[in-house]
Amino acid sequence: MQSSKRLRDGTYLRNGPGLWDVGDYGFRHLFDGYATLVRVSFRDGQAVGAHRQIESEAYKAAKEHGKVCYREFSEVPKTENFLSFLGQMASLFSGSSLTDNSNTGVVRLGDGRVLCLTETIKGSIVVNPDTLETVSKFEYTDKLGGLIHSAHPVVNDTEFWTLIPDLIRPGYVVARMEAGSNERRFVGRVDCRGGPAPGWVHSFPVTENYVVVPEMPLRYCAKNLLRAEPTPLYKFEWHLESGSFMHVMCKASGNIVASVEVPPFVTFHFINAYEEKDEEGRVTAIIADCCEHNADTSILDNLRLHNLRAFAGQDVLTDARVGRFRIPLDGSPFGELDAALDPEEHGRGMDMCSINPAHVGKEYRYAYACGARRPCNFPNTLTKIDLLDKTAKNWYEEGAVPSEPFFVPRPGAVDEDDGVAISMVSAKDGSGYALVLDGQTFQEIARAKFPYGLPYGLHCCWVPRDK
Ligand SMILES: CC1=C(/C=C/C(C)=C/C=C/C(C)=C/C=C/C=C(C)/C=C/C=O)C(C)(C)CCC1
Ligand SMILES: [Fe+2]
Repeated sequence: MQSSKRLRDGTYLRNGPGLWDVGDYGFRHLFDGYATLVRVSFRDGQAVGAHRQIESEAYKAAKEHGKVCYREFSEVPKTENFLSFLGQMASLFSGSSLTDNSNTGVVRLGDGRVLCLTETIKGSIVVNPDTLETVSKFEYTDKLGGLIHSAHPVVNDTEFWTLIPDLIRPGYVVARMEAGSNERRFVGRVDCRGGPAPGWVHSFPVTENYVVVPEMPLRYCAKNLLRAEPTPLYKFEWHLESGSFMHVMCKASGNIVASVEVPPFVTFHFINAYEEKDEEGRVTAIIADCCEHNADTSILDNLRLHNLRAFAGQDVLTDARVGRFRIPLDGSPFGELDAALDPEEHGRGMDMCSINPAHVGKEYRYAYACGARRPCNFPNTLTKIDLLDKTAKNWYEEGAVPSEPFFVPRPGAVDEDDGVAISMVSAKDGSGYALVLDGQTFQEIARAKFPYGLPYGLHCCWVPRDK
């Protein structure tokens, strides 16, 4: 590894769908792939890499039987006859046919356990960050139930916040889990204002005192869960007429302190949220930022494998921006949603974001994400967003596909952007490398080549060596 600056010792872990073939059958959507975990461990200026499949029940069954056995994002097991179809329906309601393919996120819990996650609660899987071995299922010991949850809990050294959508009585349960525990505790409930089902909550943000619950018009759809063939919006439906809302819950009391109607939006990833205060220090509003797809669900279609393979180099990636919500706490019925900076700054591509973890829930200035250099059919740049100056710095290499730039602060850092952004890049020739960018200048500090190419991946975490 070539490096001019010493990197902090620790392990960068990345999760994501990495295997899209079962026997001679090929999956259709990026999100269907069986989870592949990648690690790059930095020690004394050297980098060592490895990758391994997560041994979910869904993956093991597919390997053993040579076919899809659980319901994935766009795939359902093929039924041979009417009786097995009835069996499938029954298992759907019990949740036993839902996938545990933990292919979305990876987080380090406050007690040091490393957890891989997806949209299903049963898809919470503990892994060993050194060997990448699948250790066990993460069993929640509480009685909160639910089959699905937000794939992105908000985690820090002391706690874990999660959202559990309620498809029967449309709403969301907000729950909190102490570090070191497996027991989520009920904090409060949000009733949906629109319908017929809750909006998809892939992620949500928190501030120091509040949990922000988004309700977007892209809503879960029980009917689509039952279908054998994928629908245009998979397990979801678009209900523009149902309205879009942002709810704010007090962390301490579980009370709803604001529930406002906002312009329609589509987001999978919230970037951060914080409390806006007046001169007397009173909280006047909540600011919540997200990667917003201009209220257009087409990104889901963009990410079908056929489209990713067919349109390389063509300008078909749909536009996205940093969407900034302002949710007033004075009882006003409406909130605002605007672009936080001119989307041209990042080529109108925006997703897969991270920030300095010390700023989660607090005022912040910088976000790291994937943007676009047009023409492209997939986000192809790494971008550092300055929300104060409303500018972006972009890293680009012709033909390369970088994944989420994960920000790791320098120990003892004072400046918010004092640290590095780590990404794994698939190069034009199919090879792959870990890339380390200076968090301030956004210039390359180091790259470590993998001896083989790696699939695209989604979300990351950092496991410091000293912990
Ligand atoms: C929601 C239900 C299910 C599973 C859903 C899954 C596995 C969703 C995965 C979503 C992901 C990985 C979203 C990532 C978004 C990334 C974007 C927009 C990136 C853009 C480009 O940069 C089932 C378990 C199938 C059934 C119950 C419902
Ligand atoms: Fe995600």
